[in-house]
Amino acid sequence: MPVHTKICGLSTPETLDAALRHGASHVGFVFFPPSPRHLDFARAAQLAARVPSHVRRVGVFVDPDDALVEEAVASGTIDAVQLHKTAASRVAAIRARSGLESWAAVAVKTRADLDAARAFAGAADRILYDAKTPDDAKLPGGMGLRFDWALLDGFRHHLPWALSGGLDPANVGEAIARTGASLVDVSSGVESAPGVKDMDKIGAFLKATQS
Ligand SMILES: O=C(O)c1ccccc1N[C@@H]1O[C@H](COP(=O)(O)O)[C@@H](O)[C@H]1O
Repeated sequence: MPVHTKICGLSTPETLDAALRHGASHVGFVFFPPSPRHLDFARAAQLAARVPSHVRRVGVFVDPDDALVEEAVASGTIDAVQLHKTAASRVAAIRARSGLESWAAVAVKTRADLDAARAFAGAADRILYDAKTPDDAKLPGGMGLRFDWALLDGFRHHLPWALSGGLDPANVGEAIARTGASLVDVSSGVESAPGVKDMDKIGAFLKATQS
């Protein structure tokens, strides 16, 4: 079964084009000012225009208010929202209001954390299992942290799901084999510095998902 891949936090035409050239099924644009990958909507529009219609453009948000999501929808830059630190009731409301495919990020450190995914059944279209970042971390994702994939063993998923958190070209093959993920998501694992995507690493990552 082909594995789908999201390259997240893209911010330049060159690195976006590298992701597209190497077969990414999804590209991610971050709308969260504390992130080194944050984009304004004008910049996102320039990038989004380069993306062919068969590739999904995912907007990454952290508990956004309605105005921010409305601005994103109006900008025409995204096909889906990825919502971090957002309660199930808010995910459902954003999904209903925006009409966009909605992903709920679930921060995982222990098996008990996985149970939070159940609350999103009926509220989200997909769960993104991501590593939990420390309480005092500036970002709830995009920090290259990985969780113990064995926690997913035997877990009954209530929604389609994707795997993220600390993936890189060297470990993504093992991650797919170990978890059975059919969609993987990477940000810092294909960077040379925070927020600086590396075209060679993007190519290597996408190649590793196909072998
Ligand atoms: O990438 C960011 O800056 C970011 C900011 C706020 C929320 C999520 C963010 N990134 C997402 O985090 C995961 C894992 O990233 P990494 O591969 O471990 O660096 C990924 O889904 C990004 O979309």
